[in-house]
Amino acid sequence: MDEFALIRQYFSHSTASIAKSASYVGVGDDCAALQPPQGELVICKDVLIEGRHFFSDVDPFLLGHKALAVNLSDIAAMAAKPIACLLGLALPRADEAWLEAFSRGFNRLAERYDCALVGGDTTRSDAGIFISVTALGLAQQPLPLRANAQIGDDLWVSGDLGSPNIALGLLLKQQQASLSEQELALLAATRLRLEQPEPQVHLGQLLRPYVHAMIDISDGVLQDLSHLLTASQLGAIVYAEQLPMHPALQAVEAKHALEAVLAGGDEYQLCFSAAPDYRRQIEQCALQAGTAVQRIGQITAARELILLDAAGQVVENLPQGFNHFP
Ligand SMILES: Nc1ncnc2c1ncn2[C@@H]1O[C@H](COP(=O)(O)OP(=O)(O)O)[C@@H](O)[C@H]1O
Ligand SMILES: Cc1ncc(C[n+]2csc(CCOP(=O)(O)OP(=O)(O)O)c2C)c(N)n1
Ligand SMILES: [Mg+2]
Repeated sequence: MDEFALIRQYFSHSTASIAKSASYVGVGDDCAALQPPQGELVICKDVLIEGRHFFSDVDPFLLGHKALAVNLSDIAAMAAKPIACLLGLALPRADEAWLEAFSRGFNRLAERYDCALVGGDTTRSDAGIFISVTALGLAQQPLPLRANAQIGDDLWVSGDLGSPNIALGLLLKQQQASLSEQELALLAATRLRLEQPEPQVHLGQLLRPYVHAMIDISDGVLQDLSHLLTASQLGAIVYAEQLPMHPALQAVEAKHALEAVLAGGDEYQLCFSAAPDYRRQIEQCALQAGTAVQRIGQITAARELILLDAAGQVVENLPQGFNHFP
C-alpha cells in the first residue's frame, strides 16, 4: 500500500459536523479549510515517541486512542469543545494491520467528540514510530488560564490517581522478569488507565462557568499544580489524605502508592481552582459528566505548595513529576 492509498483508506473519512459545511476542505488538499466557528479558538499539540511515551508492542488501537486523547485532555483543560485535529505520523513501514487498528482507535475517539481529522502528514521513519497530533477547540472567554487562580479558591481534582504510574512500573518490570500472580492482577486492574485514558472533555466544558484556573495533570498532580501556582503567583495547601487514589492501589505499599498519586504522570485528569461558593454546582457538573471530583486543598497567598499528611504535618521532600530533561 503506497503513501497516498494509506492516507485515503485510513485517515480521510471524518464524519464530524464541521466537515458538513459547503466550503469545508478536509484531507486531500494542500491545506484543510474550514469556516471558523464563533468564539475563541484554542490550539494544542502533543508528540508521542515509541519507547518514550509508549512501548513498541502496545495495542495499536489503544495507541491511536491515546494519541488523540492526550490532546483532547489539553482542550478539556481550557473548558473548550474539540472541533478538529491534525495527525503527523512517521512510521518505519506501512503495516496495514497496525494502521487499521491505530486509525480505528484514533477515528473512534474523534467521532465520539465530534472532532474532525482535517489533515496531517505521513512519512517514513528510519527508527521508531513518531506521532504528533494538533487539536483545535472552541472556547469562551474568560478562559480558565493557569494564571487565574484566586486566593481562597478550593482546589479540586477529577477522577482517581496513581494507576497509570503503577501500570507503567509493572510493564517496565515485566521486561526484565516475570510478574507474580498478584502483580499480574494489579497490572490488569491498572493498565487501561495508562493505555486508554479518557479525556475529561465533558467535565471541562461543564465546569467553565465555575472555575478560575484549570490544568490537566499529564506530568503528575504536584508538578502540574505547581505550574498553575507559579502562573498565578500564589501557593496552595493540599491534604494528602484527600487525594483520590485508584482503588487497586490498596494492594500497593502505602509510600509507593502515595508517590504514584502525587508524582505519577499519564493521568489526563483535571486539576482546577474555584470559589467555595460553587461547591454544589461543581458536584452537579461531576454527576452530569459521570466523573468523580474531590476537593484536595486551597489556594493561598504564600507562594509555596504545602502538602499536609493525615496528622497535619508538612510532608518534606515532595516527589518530582515527569520531566523529559530532568
Ligand atoms: N517546541 C515548542 N515550541 C513552542 N511552544 C512549545 C514547545 N513545546 C512546548 N511548548 C509550549 O509550552 C507550554 C507548556 O507545554 P507542556 O508542558 O507540554 O504543556 P501540556 O502539559 O499542557 O502539554 C505550552 O504552551 C506549549 O504549547
Ligand atoms: C514507554 C513509556 N515510558 C514512560 C512513560 C511515562 N511517561 C512518558 S511521557 C509522560 C508524561 C506526559 O508526557 P509529556 O510528553 O510530558 O506530555 P505533556 O505533559 O506535554 O502533555 C509519562 C508519565 C510512558 N507512558 N511510556
Ligand atoms: Mg505538551
